[in-house]
Amino acid sequence: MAEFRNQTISYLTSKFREIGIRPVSKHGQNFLIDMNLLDLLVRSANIQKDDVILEIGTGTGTLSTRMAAQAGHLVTVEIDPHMATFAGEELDDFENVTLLNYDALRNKNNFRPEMIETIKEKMAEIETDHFKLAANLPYNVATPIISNLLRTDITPKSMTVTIQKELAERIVASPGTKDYSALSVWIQSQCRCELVRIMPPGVFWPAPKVHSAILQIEVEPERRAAIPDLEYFHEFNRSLFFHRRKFLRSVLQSTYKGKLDKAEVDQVMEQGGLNPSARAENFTVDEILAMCELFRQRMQEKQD
Ligand SMILES: C[S@@+](CC[C@H](N)C(=O)[O-])C[C@H]1O[C@@H](n2cnc3c(N)ncnc32)[C@H](O)[C@@H]1O
Repeated sequence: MAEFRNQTISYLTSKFREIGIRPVSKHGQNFLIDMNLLDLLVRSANIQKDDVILEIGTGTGTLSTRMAAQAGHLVTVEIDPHMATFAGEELDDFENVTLLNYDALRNKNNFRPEMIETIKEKMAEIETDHFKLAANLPYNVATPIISNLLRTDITPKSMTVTIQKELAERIVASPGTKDYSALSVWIQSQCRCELVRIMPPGVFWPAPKVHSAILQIEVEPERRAAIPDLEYFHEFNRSLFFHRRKFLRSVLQSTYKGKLDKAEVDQVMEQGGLNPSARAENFTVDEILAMCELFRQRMQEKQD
């Protein structure tokens, strides 16, 4: 097996001192210093030679080198120019790495288009349709990254990520629990999720205030394909949980305000056998998918 540089506190502090920089907390710069956990993340991602891997948050490049050694191609994105220079030196010897130095997100709802284009180009170059996200994500943008990747036209096979424990728990939450949210439903409607490992703050430098987790998200293509209109479902689901304590009838009335009158909303609810005084958080993922489909079809009938 190839020898890789270990990322220890003394290595990081001396390197940062040499360059004259400090970890920037607004960019979520907490570096994984437990190499066993870094290897667990790589193993969980099950990286193959026909995979294009997207890493958001190159940092020092420690995780990147390990992934590049196994991948067909690694596209790694880093917002901080100091970090990109640092990582660039580490990754210089790899011909299958594209290091991009910019913000991976154009805004909260969209990725930077050039990044998506680069991934598509690399997939075409190595003639594969296998694309995976594997990263120790910057915590402040982990939700839009995971959620939006399921809204692009390059569906990932899987997403293997280190994120805040709280976020991981929200993603895997079951109906009726306080963590069950639009995000849980959106991800679970098309993916199988597994909490691989909970990690204490001390496995990072500098240590964050919270616990973290490695989450493995496997996209299930048949389930994804069974959703007739992903964007419609995304918006419906978000609107359903927007006032999560409100009764379903009132939530649906405000969702369809100006599009369906109250009697029409009641009709669709009756058709689906939906209890008007239930709350979004009581419905399973499949029930929410079915509910969305009833309303989508009703809207389509109205437009025809
Ligand atoms: C948690 S660190 C991970 C570093 C490294 N991969 C590791 O495992 O130790 C997150 C990295 O993401 C970078 N970053 C933060 N926001 C970003 C964004 N919007 N786009 C790209 N990189 C970002 C930070 O500068 C930081 O280097």
